[in-house]
Amino acid sequence: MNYDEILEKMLNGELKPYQLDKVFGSKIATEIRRKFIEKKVGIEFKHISNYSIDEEMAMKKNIENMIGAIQIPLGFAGPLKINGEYAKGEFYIPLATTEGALVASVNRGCSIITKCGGATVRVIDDKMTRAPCLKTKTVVDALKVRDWIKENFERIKEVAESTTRHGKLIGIEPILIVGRNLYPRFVFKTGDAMGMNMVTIATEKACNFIEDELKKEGIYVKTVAVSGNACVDKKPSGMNLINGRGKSIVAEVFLTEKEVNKYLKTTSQAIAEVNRLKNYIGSAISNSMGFNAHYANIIGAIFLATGQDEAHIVEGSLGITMAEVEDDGLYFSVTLPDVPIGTVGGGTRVETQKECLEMLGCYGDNKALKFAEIVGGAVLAGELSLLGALAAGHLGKAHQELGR
Ligand SMILES: CC(C)(COP(=O)([O-])OP(=O)([O-])OC[C@H]1O[C@@H](n2cnc3c(N)ncnc32)[C@H](O)[C@@H]1OP(=O)([O-])[O-])[C@@H](O)C(=O)NCCC(=O)NCCSC(=O)C[C@@](C)(O)CC(=O)[O-]
Ligand SMILES: NC(=O)C1=CN([C@@H]2O[C@H](COP(=O)(O)OP(=O)(O)OC[C@H]3O[C@@H](n4cnc5c(N)ncnc54)[C@H](OP(=O)(O)O)[C@@H]3O)[C@@H](O)[C@H]2O)C=CC1
Repeated sequence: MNYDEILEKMLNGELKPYQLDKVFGSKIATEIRRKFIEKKVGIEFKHISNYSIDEEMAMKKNIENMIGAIQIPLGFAGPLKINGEYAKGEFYIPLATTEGALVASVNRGCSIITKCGGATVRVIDDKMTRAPCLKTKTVVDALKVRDWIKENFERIKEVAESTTRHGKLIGIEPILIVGRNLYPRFVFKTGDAMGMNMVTIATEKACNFIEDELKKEGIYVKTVAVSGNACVDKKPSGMNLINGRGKSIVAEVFLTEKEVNKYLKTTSQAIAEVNRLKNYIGSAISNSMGFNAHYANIIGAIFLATGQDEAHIVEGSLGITMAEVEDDGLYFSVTLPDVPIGTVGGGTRVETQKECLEMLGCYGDNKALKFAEIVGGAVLAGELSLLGALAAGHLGKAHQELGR
């Protein structure tokens, strides 16, 4: 069969686009699918077809129905000095974005923080969660199941951990009850992986075990869904803001008043006021869960560059910025309770994303906590720069010059 015959079969529905890989291999299958879409929409894809990533590898674990790749401009900010527990020294931060002025802003933050002694960063918590929805017949049964789960934690742990070498079940809490349904939140350590596949597979096995064991005791329990939304994965959530998810990170810096005046062209007082009236009051009156200016900007640009799951940007957007006037200057910090990231697995293995992790010395085993500290430092840099620009009245001007 030549390309035209294959395309003909696809166009008349005899051959499905996702069936091509088994026959032709993913490189050729990708090309044929692209031609199929080109025919369908009447456009030639000169750019989507231009890339270096390996189709075979991508099609195994990262994408289905591949037709090519998109390109996002990649810039860098830095050096950024980080005084972390795991990240120590100066780092160049890869940022993938199409928003003019963003890289300049993070770069300015990095430059200021580095001149002022560096960012102190700590990972204050580290876990990944999955909360299924379990249905019983009555609230009385739901309470029995809750007690059973608590009493049999060690047995459930053994079953869950049988599916993974790195995943460790460290708790099941809270166990929420609504009517006759339970939402036990399974909490795992996931090593250097972000962990969502890992914890989903482990939780599914644990749920089957709970169902089977309770059946022996005459109690009906059914897993309605392995994700019951109390995890909370890929949605903005008060639960995650309070209890944390992924890496919970704090980054802070002290600036003297002279440094604030010189580098940010404003005062500590003005930055603290913007932070209070914008990030706290403005967020409160709009019922926002992001008591910050733009964590999502920096999280998004780093996530895209380094192969994190882009849907988790919504979680990384949560958090609280502090700006407090000190005797001689400014205490400035960012607290990010919910940053799901990994340095193995998921999109980290895609060639361009892997290179960006390597730029940070963060690809592979034993690197996730170091990477988390660098992410925290970069968010601190972006947030400091934007609040400074707002306090100085420079935001419109910056975007006029760099973004239009
Ligand atoms: C634009 C600046 C940085 C100018 O800031 P400046 O202080 O006038 O610039 P400067 O020429 O004096 O240079 C200062 C530093 O900025 C950096 N810098 C300066 N220019 C460049 C450039 N072209 N490329 C790379 N880096 C640049 C560079 O680091 C330089 O220091 P050095 O390294 O030379 O010692 C500043 O005005 C700024 O940061 N503005 C804020 C822009 C910003 O943060 N935008 C974020 C997106 S806004 C948004 O999406 C969210 C929003 C706002 O809606 C959220 C909300 O509701 O708040
Ligand atoms: N399934 C779901 O519901 C969801 C899936 N996702 C997707 O899940 C993917 C991420 O899942 P995730 O589980 O992180 O990744 P992967 O599914 O890619 O699994 C990570 C793998 O790395 C192995 N591994 C090797 N070295 C290490 C190490 N040092 N630390 C931890 N694991 C190691 C693990 O083995 P072992 O398990 O044996 O330890 C595991 O097989 C992303 O593609 C994301 O988009 C996102 C949200 C929900």
